Amino acid sequence: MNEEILSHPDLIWALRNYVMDSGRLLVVEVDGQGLIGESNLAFRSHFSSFKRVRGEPLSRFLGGGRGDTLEIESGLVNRTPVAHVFKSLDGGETYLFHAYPVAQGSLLIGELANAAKSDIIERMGNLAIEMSRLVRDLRKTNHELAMANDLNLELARTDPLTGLANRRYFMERLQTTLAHAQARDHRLSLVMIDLDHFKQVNDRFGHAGGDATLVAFAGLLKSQVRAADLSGRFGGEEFVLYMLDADLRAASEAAGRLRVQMSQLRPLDADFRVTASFGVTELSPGETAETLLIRADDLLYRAKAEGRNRVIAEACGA
Ligand SMILES: Nc1nc2c(ncn2[C@@H]2O[C@H](COP(=O)(O)OP(=O)(O)OP(=O)(O)O)[C@@H](O)[C@H]2O)c(=O)[nH]1
Repeated sequence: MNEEILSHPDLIWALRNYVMDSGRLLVVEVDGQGLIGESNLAFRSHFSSFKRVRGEPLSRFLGGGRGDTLEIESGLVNRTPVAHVFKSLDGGETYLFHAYPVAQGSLLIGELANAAKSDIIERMGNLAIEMSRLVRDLRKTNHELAMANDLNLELARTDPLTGLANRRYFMERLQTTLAHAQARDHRLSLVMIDLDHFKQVNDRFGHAGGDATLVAFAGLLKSQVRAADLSGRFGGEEFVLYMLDADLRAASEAAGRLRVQMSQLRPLDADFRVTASFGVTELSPGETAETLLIRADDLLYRAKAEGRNRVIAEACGA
């Protein structure tokens, strides 16, 4: 019998229900004082000469095999079944009982001690198999559920087209990382990016061509970010990247690399290049995510206004 399985109170409860309807097994629950609570029909019929069963001391019905008083061993606190041989005091047969701990007392399951075939052992064997199957199924279901939850979480955080963080998740992570950086005096830089003349991409290559370009740029972004950084799609053809432990210069260099890589990429046609504009800024002490984003956005706007396909980097108050 698998003790790990049977030690669980719910499973002892299952065992109780499983054996209660047996015609051959005597099943009886006794409380800490040895008084009977529930009993099965087989037990009550066996002692049908007794007026009452419930509430009576078990010792009226059974006597210990080694003496006249019935003692349920303290070994039960170890939550292991204990086998006892009890005699039926009405002059009947001797029963072998297995005892299991329940909430306030014990569950006793007995069968004829000299039975040729042990019903209790057979039933418990079947139950053990059934229970390990249930536990296995339960573990499998739990695992599948955990995987489905992970997937849901992932979907809720991700932009479906590019697989980058979506705006909501990016903002959530930016707030946390920014607080972390402020508290520990770490540098943090932000890069806002917008693909240039994207409308023309759609006009020339259709929406699918536009999508393929967004995916291609997202691929470049992913290849650039370190574990502490996060890139996201803010919406449309607008992207964003924060870099922890990167000052303005490092972030501006990273943006420069991205710009060059993008301008060299030909995601749709060998003759058609797509470029991007970048606004880069660095977090200044005490500032919020909102002002940081606004500043990066203004710098991006300037990069567009000054001809696109360029990086404009500036610190606060520069
Ligand atoms: N294919 C595709 N197009 C998108 C998506 N989201 C937004 N767009 C298109 O992106 C284009 C953005 O155009 P605009 O905001 O005018 O800017 P632009 O043409 O990139 O020009 P500048 O930003 O000024 O360089 C619009 O045509 C949108 O329809 C998308 O998920 N897929």
